[in-house]
Amino acid sequence: MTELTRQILRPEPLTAEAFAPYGDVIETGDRDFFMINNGSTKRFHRLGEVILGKPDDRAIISIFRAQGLTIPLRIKLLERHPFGSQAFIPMKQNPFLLLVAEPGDVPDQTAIRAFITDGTQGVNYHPGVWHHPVLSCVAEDDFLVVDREGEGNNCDEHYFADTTEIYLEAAE
Ligand SMILES: NC(=O)N[C@@H](O)C(=O)O
Ligand code: NI
Repeated sequence: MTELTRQILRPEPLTAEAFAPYGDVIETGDRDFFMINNGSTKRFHRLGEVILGKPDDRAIISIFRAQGLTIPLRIKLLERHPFGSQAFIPMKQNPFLLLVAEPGDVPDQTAIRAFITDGTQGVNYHPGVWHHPVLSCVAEDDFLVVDREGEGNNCDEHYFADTTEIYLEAAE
């Protein structure tokens, strides 16, 4: 008889340090900058890099208009992009939720972490990082997405067994 497992995930506030195993946090916060444009503009330089896996790959810019989720949310899958990074930048300053697991053949379901952004933060997933498709906290939200276009399948999905119940709940 296969054992049923039940796991509750609660998001923690997103920080660059905590997110380091999964990618970059795109934020100004306490980050370094230098002045450009004759002293009229602060440049928060290279907060993340677009990582491309194959010689003819292209970095492209898209907008994702995501429908909101209902909490608690049953997590059925995580995905990864082996050949490139993927960045999500909020366009309407709403917090959004992240579910990530470190690269590996399959996600370690005992080590999935949940984060919530502060509305100003974006993220740049590194190649191979397992993550849930974008999770909007409001009815509809827009994200500027910078990711890779090129040859080959760049989206692996891992579906959890029906006997594995993983739920994303609200923060405590
Ligand atoms: N499939 C797609 O373009 N979106 C996902 O990769 C996602 O992370 O939302
Ligand atoms: Ni993705």
